Amino acid sequence: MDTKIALIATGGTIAGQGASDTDLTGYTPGVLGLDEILASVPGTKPYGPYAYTQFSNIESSDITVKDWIKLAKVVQRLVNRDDISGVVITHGTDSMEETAYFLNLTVHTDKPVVITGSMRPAGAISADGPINLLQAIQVARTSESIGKGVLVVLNGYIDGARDVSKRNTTNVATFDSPLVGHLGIVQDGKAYYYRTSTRRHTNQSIFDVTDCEELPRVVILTCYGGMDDMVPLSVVATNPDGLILVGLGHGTIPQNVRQITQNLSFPIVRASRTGSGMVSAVPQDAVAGYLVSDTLSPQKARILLMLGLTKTKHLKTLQEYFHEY
Ligand SMILES: NC(=O)C[C@H](N)C(=O)O
Repeated sequence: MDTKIALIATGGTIAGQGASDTDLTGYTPGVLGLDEILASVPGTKPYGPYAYTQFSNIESSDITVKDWIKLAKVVQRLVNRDDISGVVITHGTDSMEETAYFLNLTVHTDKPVVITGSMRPAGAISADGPINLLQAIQVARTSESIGKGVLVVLNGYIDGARDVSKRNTTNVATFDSPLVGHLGIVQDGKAYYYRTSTRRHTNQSIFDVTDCEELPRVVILTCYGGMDDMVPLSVVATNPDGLILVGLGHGTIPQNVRQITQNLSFPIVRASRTGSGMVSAVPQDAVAGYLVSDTLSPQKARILLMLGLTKTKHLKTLQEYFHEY
């Protein structure tokens, strides 16, 4: 049977439009439909025909937990089909790393699932959307991409969903995986891999949102020098299901914040605002009842805790998830 790639459009700058071709920041994201984006990249034609889904057309900072659940279900339905060999999702870059990690943990498949976007709107001078879309399709069509987990493809690089993060506000070379490096490159229409993710994903993940409409409410609180009591008191008063407490350096929590947040009725995971490196357990964590984020960024630790809480409230098991995923 001839198989095809399923294309899913969600919005972002790749579907954005500015008033002129030099407008690189003041444009409107999420304007063009998937058909219009594809029409501007004739090079994608030989890799077709495709299955098309216009999932949404939003700026990715507006994505919600409900959207993630719905998107995971759409992707799962597509990869379950025998005539679909892989999925390519167009997405805004601002929250791309979160969507990628969410799908990495909730879609069960070995088929390539590739997310791409752009830093410059369609029609802008040197727009990067067309080449990124073409290369994402080429990665999804490469057999070596099977079983690699959800992949992010931009600017000629392939990154794994767990470790990738957006590192620059406007530059086209914004995505990188500071701890592990890029997994590979796209060249001459093919994906070349030099690394793989060592953490559980897709087919090895125990997380499943098939029967979920919502997820436990996990919030993020970032600490800073000179933080007063008001912010942590306000956050704790909202009684979340879990908290990612973002500390300084190795996830260090200021004394006053520690006093307000220790041994509460919901799990608290210490993470770091540094952007790279591991937060490992220290003796005071046992006293305060804190878990640690391993090397996950605060925003990805939030996703893992939301999903972890659908399985258990047992702190030891939740901690194990942070060392496994
Ligand atoms: N480059 C982009 O896609 C940024 C845009 N604000 C978005 O994330 O939707």
